[in-house]
Amino acid sequence: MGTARIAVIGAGMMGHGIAQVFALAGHPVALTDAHAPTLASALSRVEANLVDLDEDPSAVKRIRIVETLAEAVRDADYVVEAAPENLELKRKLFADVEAAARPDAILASNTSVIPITEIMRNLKARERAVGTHWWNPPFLVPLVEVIGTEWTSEATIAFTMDLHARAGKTPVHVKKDVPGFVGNRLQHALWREAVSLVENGICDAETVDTVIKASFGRRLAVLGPLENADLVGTDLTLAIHQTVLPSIEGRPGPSPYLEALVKDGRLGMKSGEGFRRWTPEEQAALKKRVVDHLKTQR
Ligand SMILES: NC(=O)c1ccc[n+]([C@@H]2O[C@H](COP(=O)([O-])OP(=O)(O)OC[C@H]3O[C@@H](n4cnc5c(N)ncnc54)[C@H](O)[C@@H]3O)[C@@H](O)[C@H]2O)c1
Repeated sequence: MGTARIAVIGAGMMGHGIAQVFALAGHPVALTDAHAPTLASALSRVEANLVDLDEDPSAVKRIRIVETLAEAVRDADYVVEAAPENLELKRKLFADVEAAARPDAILASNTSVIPITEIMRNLKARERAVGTHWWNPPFLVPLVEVIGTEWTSEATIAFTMDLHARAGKTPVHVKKDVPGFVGNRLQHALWREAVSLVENGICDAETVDTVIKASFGRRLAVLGPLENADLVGTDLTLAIHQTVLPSIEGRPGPSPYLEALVKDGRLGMKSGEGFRRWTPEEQAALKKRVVDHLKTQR
């Protein structure tokens, strides 16, 4: 495969970064957004990222800003949608994409957790529809989950895996289309227990985060849980599970503690307080710490 004509729908947090990754890999990219100011600022945001990362800033020239969805997707080989996480909106967008795109173009959604089957069910040609779940920031976190539905063709999966591998990403194939795919299921299994520990007075929120960051969080980037289970032995893992799992949070819905935070307007950094209080300086320091860390991991 040489270069592919890429169309990216949505130029927000994820979309501009996805466009950047494909442009840097040498592909011509058409980028569109329904919100004019977001579209107008997209190229300068990409350029600033490239400069910050010491990448070639001229890659931004491969991104073409396009005002309408129909024009963006018309000659595309590959279309990826990064619009807000709303099922009805995504269904409508893909109906519009299918009406305007070539019949052989591959169509991908970057939804965080919505099953691809639900988004793509009304398409006429469902064999070319796929999920591609990137992580924020898209140019610093390597993983892209490539999710097939019961209709997705092997050729669609193969093309999408290859496209992302060649762009320097780490694509993985998720074989069944379940809510949250793999990454967010694992992540939110941990978050459920984190909330529960605070809810039940076992420790405070800061302690939860300290425990993770100062212990297994240190190893996680180089040692996955199943590698770790093999490392310590499946027999020890079984013994631990027999003692610990019965007391771990197993509630099927969100925690009432979390629901109360939201109801009280304690929405996290955007309201100054969530599980903890955050000054503007503390918020900026945390965001910088994350980006600096991800840069060292590149
Ligand atoms: N932010 C994350 O960490 C993250 C990570 C992985 C996946 N995602 C998923 O990626 C998608 C986009 O998330 P985001 O964080 O970039 O959101 P965002 O709000 O930053 O960007 C979405 C963009 O879509 C635009 N948009 C809205 N309606 C549109 C339409 N009809 N046509 C074209 N553009 C339209 C908006 O103007 C906005 O600029 C969501 O499905 C989200 O769940 C987000």
